Amino acid sequence: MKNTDVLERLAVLMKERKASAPENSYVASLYRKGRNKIAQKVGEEAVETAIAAVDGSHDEVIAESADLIFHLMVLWADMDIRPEEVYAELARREGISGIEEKNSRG
Ligand SMILES: N=c1c2ncn([C@@H]3O[C@H](COP(=O)(O)OP(=O)(O)OP(=O)(O)O)[C@@H](O)[C@H]3O)c2ncn1[C@@H]1O[C@H](COP(=O)(O)O)[C@@H](O)[C@H]1O
Repeated sequence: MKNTDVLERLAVLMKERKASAPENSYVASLYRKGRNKIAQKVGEEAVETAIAAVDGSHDEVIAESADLIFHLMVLWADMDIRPEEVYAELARREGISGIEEKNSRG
């Protein structure tokens, strides 16, 4: 099993947490608090990742990055955005990357 499969498993779990909201679930508690709270957590974790990159260690950046990706995935699920939609946008950009740079060179 690849470690990246964890993203697929998390996406499935986040949908399940929307369908049934167990009292002791952190993900369900975020849905209950609402979109603004989830967005706030994404912002906080992004800032913590940036701070770790400047002041922290390799391991701290890894830990903060995991928090950031996790909370971003909660936000996607809350907005009914499928991870595949984000991956498709990244794939689309593979075809256009470098265009601006080439244009600026004339
Ligand atoms: N990957 C994670 C994960 N990463 C971080 N966290 C939680 O994110 C929270 C972030 O902590 P903070 O200190 O930033 O926030 P806080 O103090 O809890 O609350 P705030 O007041 O800041 O909102 C912690 O409670 C962590 O436990 C996670 N909680 C769950 N998961 C995954 O989600 C799955 C489902 O979790 P439940 O929904 O809880 O069953 C788990 O099995 C894990 O795989």
